[in-house]
Amino acid sequence: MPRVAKPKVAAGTAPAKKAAPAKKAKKNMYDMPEKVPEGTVFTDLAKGQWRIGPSIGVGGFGEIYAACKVGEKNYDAVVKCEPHGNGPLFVEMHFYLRNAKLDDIKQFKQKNGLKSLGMPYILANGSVEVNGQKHRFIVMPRYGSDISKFFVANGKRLPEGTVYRLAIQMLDVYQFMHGTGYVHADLKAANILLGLGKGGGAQAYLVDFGLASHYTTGDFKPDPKKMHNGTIEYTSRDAHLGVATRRSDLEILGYNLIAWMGVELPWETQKLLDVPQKVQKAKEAFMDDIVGSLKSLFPRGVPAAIEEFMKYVTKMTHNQEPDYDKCRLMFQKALKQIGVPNSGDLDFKIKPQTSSNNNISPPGTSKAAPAARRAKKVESPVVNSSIDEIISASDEEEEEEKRIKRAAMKASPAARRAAMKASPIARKAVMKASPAARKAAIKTSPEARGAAPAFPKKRDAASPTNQKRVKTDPDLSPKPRGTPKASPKPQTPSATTQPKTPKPHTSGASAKLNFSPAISLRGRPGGKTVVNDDLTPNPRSKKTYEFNFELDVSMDANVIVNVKRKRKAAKDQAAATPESRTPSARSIASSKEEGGTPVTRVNFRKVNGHDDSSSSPAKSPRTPVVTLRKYQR
Ligand SMILES: Nc1ncnc2c1ncn2[C@@H]1O[C@H](COP(=O)(O)OP(=O)(O)OP(=O)(O)O)[C@@H](O)[C@H]1O
Repeated sequence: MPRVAKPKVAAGTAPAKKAAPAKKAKKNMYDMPEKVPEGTVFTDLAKGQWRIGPSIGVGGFGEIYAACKVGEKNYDAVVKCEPHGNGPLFVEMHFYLRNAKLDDIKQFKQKNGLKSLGMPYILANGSVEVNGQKHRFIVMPRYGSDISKFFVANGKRLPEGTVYRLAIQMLDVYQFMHGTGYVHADLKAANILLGLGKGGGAQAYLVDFGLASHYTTGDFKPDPKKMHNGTIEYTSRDAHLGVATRRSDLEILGYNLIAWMGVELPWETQKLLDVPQKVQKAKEAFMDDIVGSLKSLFPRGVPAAIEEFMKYVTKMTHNQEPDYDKCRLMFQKALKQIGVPNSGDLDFKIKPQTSSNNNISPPGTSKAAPAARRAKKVESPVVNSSIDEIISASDEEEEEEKRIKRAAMKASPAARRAAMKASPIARKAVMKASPAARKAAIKTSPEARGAAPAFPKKRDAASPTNQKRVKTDPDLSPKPRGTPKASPKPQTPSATTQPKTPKPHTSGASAKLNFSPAISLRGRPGGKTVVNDDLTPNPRSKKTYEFNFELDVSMDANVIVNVKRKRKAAKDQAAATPESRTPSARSIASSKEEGGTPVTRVNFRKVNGHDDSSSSPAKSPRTPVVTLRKYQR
């Protein structure tokens, strides 16, 4: 659980005095624990002895150590140790002692037919003096990696199937925990650890019970002392009001699921995290129009299970017991639909083309993304590509580049710059970069942005482990939501949920977005997949059109993208007019030139080789990993 640590005394200035009692933790301030040297032996209350091993985790609290029972060889336990004055470890310890007994966990598993349950338990606890400061420690089983590491390594997303499996597993833990009268209140990737050992990779464990508290079954009474508790990104609307409820846990899970699917939550996009009240308001608006909000976040199609789950959460009353079976079923259904078994090791590798890595609904489950579904039909099932594959431009691309350059030379300097910026070569340079550099370039360079689709920007690089728990001055808090409603509020359009459409790079010309009615993707012999964009059939004159589409390329596939116009004798008005400076405007212009026939072609070719001869068609099989979707506002 993230907390605010008291500043440590600078090394060398005032060494920790022997026998000085740990200072009482002030509100929101916790003492950092003293470093425990490897080999130290802690004796617990039952006189069990634990040898401290290497540090295995650093959190807001300090460090967590591998530990081994004295006399044994395996470091298969961990010791979490904090100054006595720190409240959260006290809370966590008592929660474990009262509510997470191994027998209870076993019984729950039996009753519910579960092979495993991601509920940790306590092995031992005690007090110890470290550098003269009294510390409390708990000993727990040792688990594996926390899933935030995979989330970050994957560019802030997890495979769709894994998101659903985690949802099911966390609902199991919630059901157990809620059965004891407590809520967790701080679920997030950094607090979910994989199991260790044989079969461990199939089960995720929810840790960090430092914010566990009794949930309310009575009236809804906001508590200024507890307002905004949790991790600000994910904490629930009830938690913003200081009320512990079971629906709150579900809401927190929901925000995490959304984030794990690879999209940024609106309050992150809008950089509101420093002001809990603003986050709270944004969440209220988000949940008040959950369907619209999710549509904005997943322009290519809202994953049906996420929508169903979030809708369910919005309809719950504050003291309602969640229908865990119903919720699990939502995700079990979704798993079936995407053909991911709910067994075996949890998979954290983002694969080429499943709906998972494209944030679209599983086929047949969403009203949205018909183009994506069509696209999926022509994909071949297996793609074996490497992240290191090299991207290069084809001849046509270079030719178009030259032509655009020529046209641009006739235009104004501003138009010239814009045309050059939007040129395929500029884009190619971006594509040639490493995936990370590519992302950075797309984030930062206007030309890349011009070529990029208009959808909410990716998350920034803040590590989930930096996510802070926030407490604020209660006086600033907005009014309580009052007794929760059974039906959603009237929908209020919220600025917080609307993705911003970047303006085209035209000077003074206001672009009107006009989405093509249909985009089809079909395979073609010769190793190419051609996407025909049936662009606005009858373009209106004197209007600027922009067509946005999103090209989804999985992490380990590289492709050539050609936006191609048919050759023609007519002059290149398109590139020479201010309205034609964006790639999309060029595409539209090409439509106009063909008298309304949909002629813009986008060719994708996957580059297979590890050499640079990627423009060879022989090395360009079809590109099943590439999907083209219409961007929807
Ligand atoms: N039982 C465990 N086995 C292995 N690693 C663990 C275990 N418990 C915790 N960790 C590691 O330590 C990190 C911090 O643990 P935890 O969240 O319980 O402590 P915290 O003091 O609340 O930390 P933070 O303030 O960062 O949330 C986890 O993200 C994980 O990497």
